Amino acid sequence: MGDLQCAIDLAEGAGKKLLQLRDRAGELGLEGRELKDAGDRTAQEFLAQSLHQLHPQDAVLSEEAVDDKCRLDSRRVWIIDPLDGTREYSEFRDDWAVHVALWEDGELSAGAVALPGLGLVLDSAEQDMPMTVGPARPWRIAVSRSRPPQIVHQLAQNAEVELVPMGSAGYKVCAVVRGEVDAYVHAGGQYEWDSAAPVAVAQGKGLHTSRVDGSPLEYNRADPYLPDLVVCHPALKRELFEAVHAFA
Ligand SMILES: Nc1ncnc2c1ncn2[C@@H]1O[C@H](COP(=O)(O)O)[C@@H](OP(=O)(O)O)[C@H]1O
Ligand SMILES: [Mg+2]
Repeated sequence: MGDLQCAIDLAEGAGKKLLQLRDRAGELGLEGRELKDAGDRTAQEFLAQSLHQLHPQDAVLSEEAVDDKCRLDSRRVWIIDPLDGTREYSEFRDDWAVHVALWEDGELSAGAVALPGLGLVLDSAEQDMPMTVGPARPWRIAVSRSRPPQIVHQLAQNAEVELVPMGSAGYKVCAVVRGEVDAYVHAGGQYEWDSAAPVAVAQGKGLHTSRVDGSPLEYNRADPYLPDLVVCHPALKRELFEAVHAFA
């Protein structure tokens, strides 16, 4: 099985397990924190076991496992977030995701984001987005429901922008890919597992992906803290960055 198909199958498989668990939450007496923890654990176990079976030589960086720094000497590292949008999962909403990405020799080489609440899996296979000109105003910008960064509030006050709050970094990046929103802007905190697979998917579709200062997003660094990102259609990039930096 190729790496991309592996990422797709694993993200989809973990998503199914998470849906099954949530369907049984009442009978198991799980809610709130317990449901979040059970979801994180269930998806982590499935992904860790599957990767160990399929790719025993590869390193793994996961939100839900101890960070084994051996990954820094590995040419291939799976960067996974077993349940992104844990809060929304526990609230029985649809905006949560499973992230599976492969980092290889300095680049994201494959990635899949499962959106089990929507019955979708998006992957990093190359495919051009149809839009060739920038979107009409107001721009629709996806932002965190629970921790929207200051810069997007400033943007919304000063430019023609509609903020669209959603949970999960993966869900928000996929909302750009799916054309539901025009951009996703985040700052103030995140880790490599929150964005690796979504960014691989966005890059495959030809979208712009970068840090808020315009520099490239880099993965498998010693410190996996990667606090900000912008994902948008390339036609929006220049104007969006001008607006963000005018108020940053
Ligand atoms: N300021 C911050 N610091 C650390 N992590 C953050 C953060 N803001 C968002 N995140 C993480 O990014 C993911 C998407 O967040 P949000 O839904 O608010 O957009 C969540 O991942 P998890 O659900 O995997 O923990 C959340 O923990
Ligand atoms: Mg996450």
